[in-house]
Amino acid sequence: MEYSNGPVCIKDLERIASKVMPSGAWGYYDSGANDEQTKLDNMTAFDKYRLHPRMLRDVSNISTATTILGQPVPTPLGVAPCAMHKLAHADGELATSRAASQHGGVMILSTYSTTSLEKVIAQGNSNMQYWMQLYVYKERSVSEQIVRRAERAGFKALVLTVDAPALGRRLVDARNKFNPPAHLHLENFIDPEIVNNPDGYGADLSKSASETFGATFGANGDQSLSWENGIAWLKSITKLPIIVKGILTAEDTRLAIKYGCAGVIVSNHGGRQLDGTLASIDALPQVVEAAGDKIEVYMDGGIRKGTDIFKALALGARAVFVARPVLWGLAYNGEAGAKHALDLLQSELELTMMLSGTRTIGEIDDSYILEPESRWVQSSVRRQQKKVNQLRAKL
Ligand SMILES: Cc1cc2nc3c(=O)[nH]c(=O)nc-3n(C[C@H](O)[C@H](O)[C@H](O)COP(=O)(O)O)c2cc1C
Ligand SMILES: CC(C)CC(=O)C(=O)O
Repeated sequence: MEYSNGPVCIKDLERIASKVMPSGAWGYYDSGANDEQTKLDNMTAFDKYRLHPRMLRDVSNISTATTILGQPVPTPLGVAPCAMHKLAHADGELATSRAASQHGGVMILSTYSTTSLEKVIAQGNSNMQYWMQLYVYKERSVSEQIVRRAERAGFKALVLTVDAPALGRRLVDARNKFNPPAHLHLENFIDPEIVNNPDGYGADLSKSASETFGATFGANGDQSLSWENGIAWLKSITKLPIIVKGILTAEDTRLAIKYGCAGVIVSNHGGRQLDGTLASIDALPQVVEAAGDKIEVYMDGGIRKGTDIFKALALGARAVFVARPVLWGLAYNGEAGAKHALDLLQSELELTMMLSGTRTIGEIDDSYILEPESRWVQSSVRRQQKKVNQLRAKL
């Protein structure tokens, strides 16, 4: 467990990023949809859950090693898919991938990366698993080409994002009239096999046909997507495990099992899509319960501290993913900054484990956490007891 020099917590990185990034790009990274209720809830909801630590255990050896999709990884902390890392730093996803490889775990690459998937995975090593995030387009052949390239390049799973049939209404971006700078390219669409209008997908953002980036995204996505025509189709064209990202209910978890998915990511897209949903951490327990031991459950949204990771694991997540903290690290100092963000969270997780008397990820369960209800019950039982004692004393 080591803390390197530099900003001492993720909030510090956020402050720095907000100062060094151009306002349009900062707004795009930071914004949630509409009133940003869900974006804020994602973070504050963690506070309701209190830790229930155990003492006097031998915590001289802490290990965060675990398995994900049956493969060993050194940590349950991974990088969530985010579009356009080059908005934060010229080295973009290459820097993130190098930072993540030094750290180990899972990196999910966005289809909307500003570096091609082949170049990103080439930075990896045996401590890393790369998963490819997908959207399904009306022109299915475009999605299929990305799947084929991800398979060839060695990606271990496909992550289908299902909470974005259209882009959420982000008021900050609307006010800023945000469009990515024209010198950036969505490199996954620079593909000779995507013959039909790659620039319509943002291969060259300076030639993007639509007025705004959001409109380009909305125009291409298949809004008729369903479990039947989406998941079943994807399964018919690939043998890679399919993970559905953006699940918030037990009902959809059961459907993910029914349609043969390998896992679900409990996520509300960082509060950027439907405003007013449950915070991810609050939606997690019902998904974990519905999943049983049939599929793996991961979560993202609002993780800013090691205690947040611990709480998500205690509530049953197999792994967690962070988006904005890594982007802030990138904006602060490229590869070293992204690594710094991951190092901070990893060190804080190890410290939380030590201070709560857990030595392995397998030991972290819901006995280490008090959910809001049980805290209420406990304090109200204590209050009642006090009243009874006072009455007794008067008798
Ligand atoms: C700038 C930005 C871009 C994102 N791009 C994508 C994307 O391309 N695909 C996707 O599935 N999710 C995307 N997300 C959502 C994240 O994967 C993730 O669900 C969410 O941001 C996690 O919350 P956090 O930012 O609080 O860690 C993006 C999020 C941000 C902040
Ligand atoms: C290109 C966008 C669809 C990326 C995204 O998911 C987001 O901005 O939240």
